[in-house]
Amino acid sequence: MNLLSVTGLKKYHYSGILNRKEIRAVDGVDFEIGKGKALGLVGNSGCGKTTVARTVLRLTEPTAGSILFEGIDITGLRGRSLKPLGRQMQIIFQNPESSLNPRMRVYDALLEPLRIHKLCRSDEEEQKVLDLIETVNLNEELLFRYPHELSGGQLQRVVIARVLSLNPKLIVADEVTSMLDPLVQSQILNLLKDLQNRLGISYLFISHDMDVVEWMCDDIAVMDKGKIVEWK
Ligand SMILES: Nc1ncnc2c1ncn2[C@@H]1O[C@H](COP(=O)(O)OP(=O)(O)OP(=O)(O)O)[C@@H](O)[C@H]1O
Repeated sequence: MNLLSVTGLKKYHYSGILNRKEIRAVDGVDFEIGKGKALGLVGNSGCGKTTVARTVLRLTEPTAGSILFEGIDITGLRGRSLKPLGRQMQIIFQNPESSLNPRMRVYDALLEPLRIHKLCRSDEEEQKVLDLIETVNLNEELLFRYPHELSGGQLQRVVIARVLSLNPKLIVADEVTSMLDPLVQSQILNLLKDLQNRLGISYLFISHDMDVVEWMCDDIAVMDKGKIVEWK
């Protein structure tokens, strides 16, 4: 069974009051992601990549189509019934700073999801935070720094560690390396690949950069004007 199966996915937006204009951000998209596999989504700006991601994560309502996660139809889930799913599907964005509270030290940023989701006993918290920071290959002395005291690559690793604390099955990576310089970019990609191999995490990997997607992904879907126009 696939981890994620998306069929006939559409997301239309409407603008204007008198002349109601229809924007077909996603216009009939089908794809599957197997367990531990990475699907790349590429295409020009505005072709609908982020809308696919947001719809799959149920951050926005699809206009039509179905989304199956581990064989369960999640298209119609609302409110509280989406909660357990929220942990299993996580998203990482281009700008790691936007995902971190500037007034929270790294240690507390890693502790927060563990506490919110009651993922470990209080006497296990410290060890769990140390394990997380080690998993993303960061030195534990960074735990007591604030986000503005870290580099872009270090910040992205902290965001990845925070996401990993929830044991996700699927990570949506939206342009995660596009703000980093090439060396740091390859280090982050290596880390994500390593997590895929070690933990069996699946990725929906969105990028403008074909080289990155080719290196990272098992399958690549090319989007144009809301549709998948080519598979690689
Ligand atoms: N909330 C919205 N209301 C109206 N139109 C929207 C909305 N969100 C996205 N769109 C439009 O839908 C289309 C697809 O946008 P989307 O952000 O998914 O593209 P993208 O491929 O991710 O682009 P980029 O690579 O620039 O991030 C664009 O034309 C965009 O303007």
